[in-house]
Amino acid sequence: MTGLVARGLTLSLDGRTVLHEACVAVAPGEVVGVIGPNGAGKSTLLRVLSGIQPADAGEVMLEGRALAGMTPGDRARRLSFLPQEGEPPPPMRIEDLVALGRLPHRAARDGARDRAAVECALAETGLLDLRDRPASQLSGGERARLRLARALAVEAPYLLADEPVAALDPAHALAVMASFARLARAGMGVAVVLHDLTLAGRFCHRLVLMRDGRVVAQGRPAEILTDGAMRAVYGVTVRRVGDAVVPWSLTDGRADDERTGS
Ligand SMILES: Nc1ncnc2c1ncn2[C@@H]1O[C@H](COP(=O)(O)OP(=O)(O)OP(=O)(O)O)[C@@H](O)[C@H]1O
Repeated sequence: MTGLVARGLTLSLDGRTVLHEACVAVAPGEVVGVIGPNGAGKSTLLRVLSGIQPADAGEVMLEGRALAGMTPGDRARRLSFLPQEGEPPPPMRIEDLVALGRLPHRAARDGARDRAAVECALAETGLLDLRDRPASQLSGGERARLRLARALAVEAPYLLADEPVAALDPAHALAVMASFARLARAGMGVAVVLHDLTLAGRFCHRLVLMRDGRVVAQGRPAEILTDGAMRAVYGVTVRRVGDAVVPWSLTDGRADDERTGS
């Protein structure tokens, strides 16, 4: 079977069940958005899909092979994982840090391909002009783009990105989401955790909606980003502005606009 396919993922941490029989799939050529409230289990799901965190039950298959049976190197070449948080970067040049994304390919070293992959990753994340700067001097959003660039430099056929745009300004957030859409058109499978429902609705082919460790719905954005589902899962009402879905107020009224009373 093609794609990244997970069935029945269940995991307890510290005596609490944080994933309950989660089933998800990411096909080549699609961007799958993983959404849901804080603590819903999105990061945990991505960690299990990446193979970093073993599940207590269930399986993850990558193009028909059990992820658990792959060597770490094999996995790293096929699946690039961008965790939600990273260590503060060392005082190395940005370009050199991005080049570390090529480490999984070191056995089949190809200097030209490595340089092209790094160049492409720097371009996709808007870091070309900053390539010679020490990474330790970067702002929060620039660091987030650096971490994404390193994940993209792997050129794995699947990318799992946990909140890659949370720290980005609107222009860079749009650029990163457009990159994901472009990479998917070129055949990559992308799973991306997002809190921005507008970006999720606009750039994802499918959405996986989580709550309390469960996948409560999955489907096309128009099927998932409904007022009823957003009320039930997030406790917010939404408004549609053109094609965009915008969280508007808390269902209990606490976020009514104090300037206008609406
Ligand atoms: N090591 C751990 N031990 C115990 N509980 C944990 C551990 N790691 C995560 N959890 C719990 O698992 C649940 C899911 O956490 P997770 O980080 O996957 O949520 P999330 O949906 O990514 O949230 P957020 O949107 O806040 O990033 C949370 O209730 C969290 O407190």
